[in-house]
Amino acid sequence: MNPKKPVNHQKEAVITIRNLKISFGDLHVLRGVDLDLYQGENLVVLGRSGTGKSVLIKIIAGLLEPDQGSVNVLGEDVGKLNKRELDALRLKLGFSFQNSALYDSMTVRENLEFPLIRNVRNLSRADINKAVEEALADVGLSQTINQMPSELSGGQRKRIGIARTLILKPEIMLYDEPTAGLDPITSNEINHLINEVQERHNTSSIIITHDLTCAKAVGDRIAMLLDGRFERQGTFDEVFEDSNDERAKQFYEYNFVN
Ligand SMILES: Nc1ncnc2c1ncn2[C@@H]1O[C@H](COP(=O)(O)OP(=O)(O)OP(=O)(O)O)[C@@H](O)[C@H]1O
Repeated sequence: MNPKKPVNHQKEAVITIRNLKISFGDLHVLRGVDLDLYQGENLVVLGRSGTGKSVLIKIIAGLLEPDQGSVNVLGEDVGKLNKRELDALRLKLGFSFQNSALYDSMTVRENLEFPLIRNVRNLSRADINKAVEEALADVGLSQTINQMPSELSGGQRKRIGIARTLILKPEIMLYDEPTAGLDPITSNEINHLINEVQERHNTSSIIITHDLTCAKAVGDRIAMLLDGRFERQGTFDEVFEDSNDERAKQFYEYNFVN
């Protein structure tokens, strides 16, 4: 599979992180993270288990307070926002988390309506129906509207989960392990969907993954978390194929990439 062409980084940053540090007791997880996410790009964050990828996402979303450093998201200094301002900012972030499971007792339609009804006031029934139909069409699953989650495949459930996130029209998408637990063909479909979302909605995305095939397929840029910092950043080829860094090489050799 060919890596994506790099996007033009002259664009503005939608997330800017500087010198971010967080420890839990003696465990120094993030030790001075600097990272930019540019408008319209897919940025893949790679790192071994326990390196702090989820912690980083939680700090970006204002769910966890860092010990030091600054996080600016869509022009807002996350550390300075009050609860109401944070809630408003979070509505512009779309979370596609591993554990953001669908509600089993609700149909696909009801699952998609749920975030809309909870977060957007004064929507008519016609507005809601239109938004649900558009979001389902976006992920290619219009025909599942009246089905229950238990009737869907793992890949379809993942797509519906992404549709449920897209329905609020986020400016930034945060995908946590989007291909975890999926077979290679279904993983490939999810990779395509991530790229389609980027193209169609012009979203900027952070994709956390261990799957190098996914990283290569969706990443305009790769940032590798090593020892609490992003020491290696660049295109897939820059990070891996031209690299003499033993730690990056080790990561590469234990992953299957096609
Ligand atoms: N609230 C917390 N209190 C104490 N320790 C924590 C807390 N949150 C995370 N940690 C620790 O910080 C480290 C990084 O956790 P994190 O979940 O970010 O890893 P990760 O890189 O996302 O790993 P994985 O790829 O396995 O999901 C882990 O050692 C974890 O136990």
